[in-house]
Amino acid sequence: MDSRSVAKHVEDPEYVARPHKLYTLVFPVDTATSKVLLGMKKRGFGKDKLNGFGGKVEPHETIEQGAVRELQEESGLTATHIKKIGLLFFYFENDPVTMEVHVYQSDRYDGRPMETDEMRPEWFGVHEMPFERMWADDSLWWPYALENKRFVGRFWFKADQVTITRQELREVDSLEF
Ligand SMILES: Nc1[nH]c(=O)nc2c1ncn2[C@H]1C[C@H](O)[C@@H](COP(=O)(O)OP(=O)(O)OP(=O)(O)O)O1
Repeated sequence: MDSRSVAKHVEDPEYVARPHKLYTLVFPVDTATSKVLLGMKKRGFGKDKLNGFGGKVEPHETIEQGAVRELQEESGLTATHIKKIGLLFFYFENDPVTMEVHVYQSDRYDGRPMETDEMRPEWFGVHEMPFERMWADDSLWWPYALENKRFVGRFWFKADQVTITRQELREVDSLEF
């Protein structure tokens, strides 16, 4: 198990025993206009879906460093402040590896969004999220983000990457373990 994983604090033993891959997901927010920056994923996992910016955490970095790096690589924004808002575990049918996704918001960043090889960025009102073009779990936990609540979610997906067959979602006091 990756020592940076927090699975043992939140999952049941059956799932803790599985291999976990660490990912980040960052949502830049413009507090003045109440907009959030999403990117249309142009390739790879989740292609054609709108999402925050993120990816795999590299072996040499902390999860937070990975979050800042991926945001920079995929959107052109350099975060000067990020805060963790959630923790998501995804289990895909026929895949033995759990995706452990650390979710952040950033309301302070330098630079302007730019299209990259991986993402086409676009601003959306925080109350007008295009959930029909996002991952199916996003509409379930986004309300927590809006209310400034921390959350932990676990979602079991069919291989079609669309259908959720089981879910757990709850508010937590803290994401520091
Ligand atoms: N169900 C889901 N809901 C969600 O909101 N985000 C999800 C998700 N499943 C995965 N993600 C996010 C986590 C992460 O930010 C991203 C997947 O990471 P990557 O973009 O790194 O994947 P790739 O396979 O494209 O990797 P690279 O080839 O290294 O770019 O998708």
